[in-house]
Amino acid sequence: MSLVKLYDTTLRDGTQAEDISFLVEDKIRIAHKLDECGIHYIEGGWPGSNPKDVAFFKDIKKEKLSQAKIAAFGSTRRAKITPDKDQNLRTLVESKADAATIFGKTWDFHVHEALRIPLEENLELIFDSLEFLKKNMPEVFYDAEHFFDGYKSNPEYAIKTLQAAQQAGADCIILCDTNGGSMPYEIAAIVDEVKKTIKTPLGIHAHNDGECAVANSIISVQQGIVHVQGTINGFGERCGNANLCSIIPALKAKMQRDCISDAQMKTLRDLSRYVYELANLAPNKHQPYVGNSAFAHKGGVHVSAIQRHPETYEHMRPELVGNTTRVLVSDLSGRANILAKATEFNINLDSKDPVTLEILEDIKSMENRGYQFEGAEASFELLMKRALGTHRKFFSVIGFRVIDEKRTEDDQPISEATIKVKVGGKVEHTASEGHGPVNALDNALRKALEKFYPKLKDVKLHDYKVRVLPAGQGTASSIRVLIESGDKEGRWGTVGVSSNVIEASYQALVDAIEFKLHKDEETAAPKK
Ligand SMILES: CC(=O)SCCNC(=O)CCNC(=O)[C@H](O)C(C)(C)COP(=O)(O)OP(=O)(O)OC[C@H]1O[C@@H](n2cnc3c(N)ncnc32)[C@H](O)[C@@H]1OP(=O)(O)O
Ligand SMILES: CC(=O)C(=O)O
Repeated sequence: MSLVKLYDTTLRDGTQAEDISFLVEDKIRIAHKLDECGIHYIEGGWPGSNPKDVAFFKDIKKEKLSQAKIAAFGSTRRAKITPDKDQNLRTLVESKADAATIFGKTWDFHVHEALRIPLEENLELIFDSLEFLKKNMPEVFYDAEHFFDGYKSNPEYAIKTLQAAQQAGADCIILCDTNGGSMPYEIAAIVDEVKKTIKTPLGIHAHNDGECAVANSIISVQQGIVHVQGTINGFGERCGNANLCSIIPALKAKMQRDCISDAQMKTLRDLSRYVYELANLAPNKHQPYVGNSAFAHKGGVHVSAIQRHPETYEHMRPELVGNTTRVLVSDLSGRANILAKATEFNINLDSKDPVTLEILEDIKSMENRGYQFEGAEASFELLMKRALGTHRKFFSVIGFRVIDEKRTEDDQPISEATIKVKVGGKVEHTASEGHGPVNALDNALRKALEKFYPKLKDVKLHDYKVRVLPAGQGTASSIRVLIESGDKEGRWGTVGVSSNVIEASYQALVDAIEFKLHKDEETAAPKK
């Protein structure tokens, strides 16, 4: 298995994505994670661009990485000045990074339009910028920007630009699909042609505008490319860069190519989520390999088959990338979904047990009324417990009232909730204000119950979603509320449905609290 070197540009091209920005501290933390995952090169930023990127290269020097090399990014020199006078090239050297990567123009159209210099002069820019860096940096990479578009427009000139980089001694020449519109068959044919004249090791840097960045990277490796650039989760300019979270398992599990270790690949899902977290974005649950839904089975036929053999509906073992098989419960479920879910919750069910059919009937009828359990596994577990008679009622709500009062036209409304609960024969009556009626009700319910169950203080509400169910009744429509709650140990989802948004929210809130109380009691119970 020959080695494919992985070059991550999440901290540079990833931050060129709309909505993505990292503090220097975030970049350092991500660099550590990439290093632990075995990524060979980490492009930290463009030090000639902004002080934050200069600070990154200064700070990362103080950190101990186990194996990754840090690369600093920039462009070929500006026209009319020598490389040693070019501020951008000087900052690359001053960054003291392990490698420098510069991009240069390969497409004649770009030389004419963006640089506005003669074609010959661009070849000089490439040659002497790389020659200068080779004298001053341990390793030098050349990103041939727009290479594939350039080759399609003027193959002779595009190859001449690579020859200039080769003559200057670049350690690797990276063919870039900068506009991201090339197709895999074009990439394969062009890489084949390049290999006839260029002997320097080749790399690929693909963008995803035609949704082919991963495919284009993979086909390039198939054609002999040994260095792959990409980003975690495919973050990047416009539609993003090639997604390393998909490329790595494809290389290792499908092409038997060496890049990171098996143990490191098991951290891929964690790495993906870590980067989402620091980017302050919700993970894409449908992301191949590492997303929550990547190995989630919903159709009854699928669930039944994967239980007999997972490969019937899984293209690889999810554990290889740190993911897990999940079974979803919905009105497309059969008995197999219910049994699989019961096993997940350590509940013993038999496919012939009438309770299994009862749960199935309940789910189908509830889904008909608008309930959905895919994001509400805690509500589903409580439903099973109720059917089995193992549900414990920790409290009952005697009643509640929610008031929204707008005192003047210009004032924000004030929301207040009062609630009466009964716990073990004791009645508690509390009131609370909130940012809106649901928050007021949530506050009042917790305030009443925390006295009896202090651990409820740990529960946080992470997400609250309201969906109007499509019955065409306008403001009288039914509403589904999905809540995600969490404590220090984990997160759980609950659901409520009603034509009254407060009632739907109340159902989901009560389930969230009941689930927490059940969970804590089960954790505390001695193991049999
Ligand atoms: C394909 C890629 O993703 S490349 C990376 C793109 N990333 C970024 O642009 C993010 C960081 N960029 C920046 O902070 C700024 O653009 C800077 C600091 C690098 C440059 O800023 P400015 O000097 O104001 O230039 P500006 O942003 O307008 O870019 C255009 C200039 O770059 C020059 N340029 C573009 N590509 C190259 C190149 N490969 N080699 C040399 N010069 C280049 C253009 O000729 C133009 O120069 P001119 O203004 O003298 O005519
Ligand atoms: C170098 C680079 O980021 C590109 O060509 O897309």
